[in-house]
Amino acid sequence: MAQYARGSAVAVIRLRNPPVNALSRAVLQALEDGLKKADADPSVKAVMICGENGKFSAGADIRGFSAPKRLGGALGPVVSLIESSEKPVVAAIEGVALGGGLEVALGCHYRIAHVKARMGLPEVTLGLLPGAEGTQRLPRLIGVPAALDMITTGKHIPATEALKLGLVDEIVEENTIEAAIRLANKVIGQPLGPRRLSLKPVPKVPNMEAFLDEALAKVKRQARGCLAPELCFQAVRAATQSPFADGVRRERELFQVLLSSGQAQALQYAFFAERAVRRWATPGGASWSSAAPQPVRRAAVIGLGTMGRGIVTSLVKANIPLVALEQDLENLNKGRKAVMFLLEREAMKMEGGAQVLDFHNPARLQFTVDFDLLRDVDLVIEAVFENMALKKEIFHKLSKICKPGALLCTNTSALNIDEIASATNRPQQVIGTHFFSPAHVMRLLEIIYGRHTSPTAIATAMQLATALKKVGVVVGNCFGFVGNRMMFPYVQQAVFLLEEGSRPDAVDQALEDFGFKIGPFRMSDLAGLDVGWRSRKDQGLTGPSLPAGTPARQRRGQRYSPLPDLLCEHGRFGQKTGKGWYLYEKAGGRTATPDPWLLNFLSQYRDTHGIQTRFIDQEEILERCLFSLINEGFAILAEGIASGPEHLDVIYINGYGWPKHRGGPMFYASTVGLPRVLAKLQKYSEAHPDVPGLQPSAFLKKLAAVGNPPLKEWMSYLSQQSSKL
Ligand SMILES: CCCCCCC/C=C/C(=O)SCCNC(=O)CCNC(=O)[C@H](O)C(C)(C)COP(=O)(O)OP(=O)(O)OC[C@H]1O[C@@H](n2cnc3c(N)ncnc32)[C@H](O)[C@@H]1OP(=O)(O)O
Repeated sequence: MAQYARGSAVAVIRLRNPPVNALSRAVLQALEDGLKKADADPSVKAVMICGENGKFSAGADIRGFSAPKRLGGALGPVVSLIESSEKPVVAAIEGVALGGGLEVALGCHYRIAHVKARMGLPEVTLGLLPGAEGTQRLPRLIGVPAALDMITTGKHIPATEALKLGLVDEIVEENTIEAAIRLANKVIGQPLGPRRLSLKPVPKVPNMEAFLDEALAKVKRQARGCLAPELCFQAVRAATQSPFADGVRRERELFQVLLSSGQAQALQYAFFAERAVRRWATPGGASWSSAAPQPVRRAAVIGLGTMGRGIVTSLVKANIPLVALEQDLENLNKGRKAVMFLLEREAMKMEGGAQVLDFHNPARLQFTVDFDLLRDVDLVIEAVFENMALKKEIFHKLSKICKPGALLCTNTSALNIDEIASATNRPQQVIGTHFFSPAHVMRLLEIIYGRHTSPTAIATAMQLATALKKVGVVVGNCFGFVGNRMMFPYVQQAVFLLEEGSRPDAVDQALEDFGFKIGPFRMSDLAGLDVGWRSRKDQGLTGPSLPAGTPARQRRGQRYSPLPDLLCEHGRFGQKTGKGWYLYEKAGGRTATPDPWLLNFLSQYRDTHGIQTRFIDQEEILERCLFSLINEGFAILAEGIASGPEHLDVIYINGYGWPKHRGGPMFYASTVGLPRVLAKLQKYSEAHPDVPGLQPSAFLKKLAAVGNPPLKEWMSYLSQQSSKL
């Protein structure tokens, strides 16, 4: 709703739709009614629009885009109505003015913002464009380069920047509403023509066409298959080429194209999925609604390797005082130097820089080799390398040293949380926190509860994720947890495809064309092939513990490819050694080129094992890699390791480079249709009966059999009928 009130000469229209004053049909109707009332009342000389509870508006109600009677069409006309008012209209922007909210403000004749307010047109991140005339008004107000940047990236800008750009007329530190009313009183009677953005020309840029061509090339490069950025660009370009009314028509056409694209649905699903995973629950009945986190006033990180350095940086950025511990002085000094380098770099990106981060202050960041300094910390994150014996030794020590309430977190990508917890006297306070590299950049934090982990521990880890500005996703304990467990069959298929005749660059290209930031072989070279090799040796799959006589391409009765092991035996660990699945310009180089040595090696390998080389098309590459990953996802859901498909999708989007405009693997499966996914898996598993990852999971079969229900209903089939699976 919007509340209309009349003060002296200024009528106040307050947008009201908690929590963020989203512009629903009802709000828009009330806004329109308020404007008409003000217009008809001769004692009203000006209007002020603001939002309830210190927030202007977060824009159109996103849920309305999928409603049968779609919201949206009504917004543009309301913005026009505001602009055409014969009485000055002032927007008082507090909190956020985003999307349609900012478009409403752009319809106003004056905009005044609180210094802490943020503004933006983030529609592009939802697969849309600012379809309420925003693509036509914003360039007229702040110029084409700045408008293009805001509209094609969707970034939120602070009020101070908005003032510099001319997006707002004034910023205030005190009461925005009172300041806006003062401004409204002041401008009564002044001509409104110059304040109507639709009447202004688009400011000229020298050599506009060349500028636009370059901007388009940049937008396309960054979009990687996502439609919205390019259509946003086209709408802004229309503003530079056509009168306002024609530009608005073009904007509407482009908006409709996006609205009906599957990408908008996927991105909006991703928006809500990210929020849904905050409401975590475990099969044991613990949940976000009843568990309270404990405060973390001081933390510790153990191990200053690649992961530890990123985690320390992340904690410093979150303003959490901490102790960073290494096993000896040599490693400590190496780690300290690397952390300082990361922090200096982060500080340069921030307003206030090193002073704000305060990392030279030992009270905030202390480096040590002394375990005793961990006595009074509230939370420890162990980030040593993946070795169960070492981790258990550390946790045993921690349970003796740390104060009773301290939360003990292990940064592991696959190891058993219960086994690590068994080394302590407080398994209820042990939890997995799987960070992704680089830990100060990547948004995902997989939070793994063990058999004994308490609800308080989970709530505290989730609170930590929020403090670190990460997306925490709570999952159960199994080998590889959710992310890596789904990744295993995907990578396995990629390697099998090489055995059968494909090439690393062909597989990578197919998956990068699908939208992945990086294909599996480039990723493996980046991460280092030795990491998986070590783990396979620990599992007895390769190396000296492999029993004599084990068939080269079989382990435990299943198909196995020794290709990655063979590459490691040749010293090809990826980028760090200058060669892996690709060749690099030097050790540590980043430019991957196909390596004739590898292609020759593959061909000899196929000859040795009597494998007939065949051509493998893009469709098979995608289906085998993606559907096997999705299939594992269904098994994970059936086992209760994750409480819904949204969890899997949020993990894949934020930790594994899955293209957000495809909504995550489980959402993608729902768009392909589960019967089709099932049929393909059945086909491939018949061709490769010794590959369990291709055998359709019982849950997938069940969902296909009950008629391919929508994703949000999947879990209900599990709880009702799991006994029959
Ligand atoms: C020809 C046709 C023309 C049509 C023209 C239409 C053009 C306009 C389009 C739009 O305006 S699209 C919307 C653009 N706005 C956004 O993308 C903003 C999205 N929201 C956010 O970024 C954040 O929510 C926030 C506003 C920065 C607040 O963040 P915070 O972390 O404080 O809270 P959240 O947990 O994110 O949100 C709280 C709660 O509110 C829900 N919500 C937020 N924004 C919207 C929205 N625009 N519509 C509906 N619901 C919204 C959010 O989902 C949370 O609720 P739960 O999911 O937890 O229940």
